[in-house]
Amino acid sequence: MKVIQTKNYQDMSEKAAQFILEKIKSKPDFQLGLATGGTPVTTYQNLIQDHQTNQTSYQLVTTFNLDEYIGLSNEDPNSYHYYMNKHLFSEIDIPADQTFIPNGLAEDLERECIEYDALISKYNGIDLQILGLGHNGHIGFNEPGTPFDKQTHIVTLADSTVEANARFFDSIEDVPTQAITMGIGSIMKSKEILLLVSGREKHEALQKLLHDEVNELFPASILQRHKNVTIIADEDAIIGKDMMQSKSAYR
Ligand SMILES: O=P(O)(O)OC[C@H]1O[C@](O)(CO)[C@@H](O)[C@@H]1O
Repeated sequence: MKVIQTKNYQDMSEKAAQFILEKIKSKPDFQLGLATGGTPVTTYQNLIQDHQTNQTSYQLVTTFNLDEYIGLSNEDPNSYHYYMNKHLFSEIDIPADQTFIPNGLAEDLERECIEYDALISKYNGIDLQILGLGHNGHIGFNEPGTPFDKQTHIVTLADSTVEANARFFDSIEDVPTQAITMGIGSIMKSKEILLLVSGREKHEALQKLLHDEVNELFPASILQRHKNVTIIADEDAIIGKDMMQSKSAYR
């Protein structure tokens, strides 16, 4: 795994956007895996800024999101459909029918999972998957204990994840307790992975990812076994300095 240390969250976001842009420029029909959460928001802002300044085109790019809550409509401000439209899709020239996110309102959710994996395969897999890191080591919504060979599936969120994500909702009771997520098996099939980590509060998780033995109780540890992972992390996350992180909330 290659680790790139940046000064701060802003710098991490700029470097991440540059990293993604280089890939898209070298392969315009790029299959890009996207993440949500607070971490990639400014990376997406940088992509938008580049699109406005340099007219980088997304006409041939296809995107696949990692996950979606079960039970939220696409118009719900806390759904990941809404998040992606707000933070990226509405501001670049990507055709709507080339952006894929699991449907958390599907009548048959099991079938939705199978079809999501089939769709990714139909597009010959993901060229670059962007990931954030949960405090408990989750990637996507793969909580501790998830078998590494799982493909896209339905999960019940860990209490700690519900608590961590409650900051985006009016109250913790409003946070859905279930989601559809690409599994570790699906994520590991990506040709390349870019993990973004920011803030003192992620220091312990990043240390475990880098140094613990690979184990299902810390899902992100599996990344040690992927052949092409780049981690862009800020100083706070790498060194674990005792200071407040300066990460922007996404709404
Ligand atoms: O970037 P954040 O908000 O710290 O979240 C980390 C991870 O947790 C999730 O938000 C899920 O809880 C992922 O989507 C994200 O990658």
